[in-house]
Order: sequence, then structure tokens, then C-alpha cells
Amino acid sequence: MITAERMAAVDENATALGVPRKQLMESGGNAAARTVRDVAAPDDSVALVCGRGNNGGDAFVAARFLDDYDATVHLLGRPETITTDIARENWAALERGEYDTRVVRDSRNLDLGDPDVAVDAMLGTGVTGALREPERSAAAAINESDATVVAVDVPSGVDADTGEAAGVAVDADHVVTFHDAKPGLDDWDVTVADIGIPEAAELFAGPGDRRVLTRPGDAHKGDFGEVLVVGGGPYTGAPALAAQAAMRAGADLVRVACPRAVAREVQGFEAGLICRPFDGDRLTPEDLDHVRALAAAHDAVVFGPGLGTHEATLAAVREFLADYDGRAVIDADALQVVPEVDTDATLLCTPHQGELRGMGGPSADDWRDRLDAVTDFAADIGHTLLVKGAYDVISDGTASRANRTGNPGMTVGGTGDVLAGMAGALLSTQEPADAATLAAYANGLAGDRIVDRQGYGLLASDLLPELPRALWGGRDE
Ligand SMILES: NC(=O)C1=CN([C@@H]2O[C@H](COP(=O)(O)OP(=O)(O)OC[C@H]3O[C@@H](n4cnc5c(N)ncnc54)[C@H](O)[C@@H]3O)[C@@H](O)[C@H]2O)[C@@H](O)CC1
Ligand SMILES: [K+]
Repeated sequence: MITAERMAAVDENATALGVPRKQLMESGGNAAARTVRDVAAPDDSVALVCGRGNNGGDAFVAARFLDDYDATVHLLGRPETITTDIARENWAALERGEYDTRVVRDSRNLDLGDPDVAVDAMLGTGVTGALREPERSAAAAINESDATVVAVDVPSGVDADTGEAAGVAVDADHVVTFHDAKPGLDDWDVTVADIGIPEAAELFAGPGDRRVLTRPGDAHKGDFGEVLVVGGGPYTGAPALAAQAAMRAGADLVRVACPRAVAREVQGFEAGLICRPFDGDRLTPEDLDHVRALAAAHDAVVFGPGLGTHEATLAAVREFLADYDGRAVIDADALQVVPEVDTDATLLCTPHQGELRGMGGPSADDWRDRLDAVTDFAADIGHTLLVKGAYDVISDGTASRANRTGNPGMTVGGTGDVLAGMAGALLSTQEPADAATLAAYANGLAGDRIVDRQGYGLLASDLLPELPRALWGGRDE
């Protein structure tokens, strides 16, 4: 089962893998034609009723695979208004090939004839709201005809995620939907057609996974959250890196709760960082009132960078989590307390494999074997896991993804703090698994770009200025 939003992400990931959408449209059109063949007799007439988006484009392709039928392609609207290049190219191929094409400029001119089979390729996953003209009249004409109706991807007018129609919708006899079942199409006679999307487009994080984010140009204050980093003690750089990464990842506000002595150093890294220090030189249960009050005022907490493993510190983490019910990224030394704590918090844990074993989690040498094992362990502990490795494995306990950006140069200290901070910023507005996937992807991509440019020898702080482009993509992508 796949939602329209996720389908768009997978499609973009497929393009990044070298399987562009035009190729998928060719497969989709071919699959639609095969469904028509299943229901049509040899001399049947076929009316392909096409919208101006890619759903229509699928039927332009299908027409080429239905040469031996009496097939007519009706385009609803002027060819110049076709919305995508690939649909326009496929329309142009029909015209050059002298197929039987009709342009319907006005719904009053719509004449489907009396087809044996009608192909509904007006709207697919791109539908918004009730059908407008001429699609509305065309849907009514299709529904009133005696034709057997084959809908391409989604019956026009129906929302593929909810099954709801805002008004008139095509009443299809068969639906040929692409790649995977759609949640809203349960009540229809659906064939799922494999259109050659590589498994890797679903499994591996890719540029399509950025679609959950609002692009900075459209963003408003408050679209991103406020993040609290709790860290520092024996280590001072870690909370500073995590906090700066959260800022680069677009958090509206980042504050650092750390020992007073650490605060001075944190601000030395970046004057814009706001510290809310506590007394002493490490986190202890005595600081919890301070930390709890702060945490309650933030959308996500990043717990762990540089905290150390002192018994009192781990006791504080344990006590904090026991009555925290917000969102938190748990990294580094704080990870080991997670399995023993009963908490209502939504946690995103970011262990490397050694830390995963320390949590009582599985060990598997091959990342493929890790996919299911990590899912089972995430389900066990009831939290989302981002297990770092050459291939990162991400799971919320229901399914797993992998990320293969990143390189051996990133084993240098601090890159995990950058990842945790970015994950915290994303967790403040996104689902935990989406936040984890995107953080892993962007962190690795940032590192890959640095190494491509300058070779190995990167510092964790080098990643910071690369994060925005890795997260949102650049104009050149
Ligand atoms: N995502 C993928 O990987 C693939 C998608 N394909 C096809 O692409 C389709 C999605 O294409 P698009 O995103 O171009 O969207 P659609 O073709 O579903 O619809 C987009 C067009 O419909 C118009 N529109 C939206 N709501 C309307 C309404 N209520 N009344 C009248 N017009 C309306 C829009 O202005 C736009 O012109 C899928 O359903 C599928 O058929 C295939 O080509 C194969 C691969
Ligand atoms: K359709």
C-alpha cells in the first residue's frame, strides 16, 4: 500500500537512480493497454479520455499499444496546456504518428461515440477538489455510456488516499494502478501493475524523501520547531555541533542545556547559540527541574551529545525519560538507558552498531540482514531507530529503510553529533522515521560533497555549511 505523497517520493528517487518518469510512463501506458486487451474483443472500439497531466500521458502511450483496435484519443483541453513535458512529448508522437486524436476544447463538443471500452485517463494522483469542466461532463458521459470502463491509476475524481470523491467521479469497472495498491481503492476491482520502479527507489533514502519538507523560500516562522540540546560535561564540542546542525537544518530556535563551564565553550563555537546552563560539571538528577521546564517549552529535545557515562548522569537521563512525553533524539551515552525505561516519549534513537548491541539490540554483519532485525528491535522497544553504519538502517518498528550516502571520511569524531542535531530539528515537525531517513541522507550527502571536493580529512564542522543544500537540494539539482 502506498500513499500518493509517498509515490511521488519514490518516483523522484527512481529518477535519481536513472529510471526517469518518462520510462515509467511508458511502462504505465503499456500496462493500461494490457488491461484494455483483457476486457476488449478484437474489433472493439476504444475511447481513451485523457486529461492534461501525466495520467493523460499514460493513455497517450497506451494508444500506441492498442494499434490493432479501433482506438480514439480524446484530449480534454488544448495540447499547449498539457502540463508536463513527458505527456506533451507523448501527445506529439501520436500526432506525428497520425493516430486518431481529437482535441476537446469545450465539454459541449465532447462526443465519445459509442465505444465498447472507455479508458479514463483524465486525472490520477494529481486531482484536487471536485472535477472541473470539461472533466466533469466527460466523467458523466463515461458513466452514462454502455462501455466497459478501465480507469488508469485512479478513477478520475477519487482521492487515491481516502477513496473519497468531492463530486462526480468515474465509475470504473476495472482500475489498473501503478507500482502498489493505493489506500483509497479497496472497493474497486484493481490490478496493480509493476512499472519497473527499482526496489532501491523505495528502500534507499533519496532526493524524493525531501518532499516532506517545506522549502525555505515558502517557509514561515513556526514551520520548523524549537529544539533543546541537552549535552556536554566531559565533552564540550558535541553539544555545540548538535546545536549548530539543528540551526542549519532550519530549526526556528535552538537552545543548549549544559554545564555552566561548557556553556562558555559552546558559545565560543557560534555566538548565536543560546545556552541555558545548569550548575556543576555534568548533568545530575538535581538538574532535572531545570531541564524539564526547558524541555516542555521546546518541540524536540536532543539528549546525549557529550553527556558522558557518569552514573549520576545516566540516572538523570533515566529519570527524565520516565516522565517525559514529548519528542526526543537520543544519542551517544544516553542510548544505553532507553531499553530499561518505561516512557511515553516519542524517541528517535541514533546508535552505531556497538551502541545498538549495548542496548541489547541485534548484531548482523550485513546491512540487508539488519533490515528486519532492526525493525523487530524497534518494535520491541517501541521507538524509532537510526542504526548508523556504512549503510544506515532506519525503522519505526513497522518497516525499514536504508541510507547509503556517506563515506569512510565521516568516521571522524563529531559527525554523529551533527546527525543528531539535524535529526532533532527534523523531528520537531516530522514523523520520526521521516526525520531519521532525511537526517541520515542529508548528513551523508553533505559528507560526500566535501570529500568529492577536497578529498578525505574532513572535520565534523565542515558538514555544517553543507547541510542546507543537502537537505533542501540546490538550484542545480
Ligand atoms: N508517480 C509515478 O511514478 C508515475 C505516475 N504516472 C501517472 O501520473 C499521474 C499523476 O500525474 P500528475 O501529477 O500530472 O497529475 P494528474 O494527471 O492526475 O492531474 C494533473 C492535472 O489535473 C488538473 N486537475 C487537478 N484537479 C483537477 C480537477 N478537480 N478537475 C480538473 N482538473 C484537475 C491539474 O491542473 C493538472 O493539469 C498518476 O496518477 C499516474 O497515472 C505514470 O506516468 C507512471 C509513473
Ligand atoms: K484516471
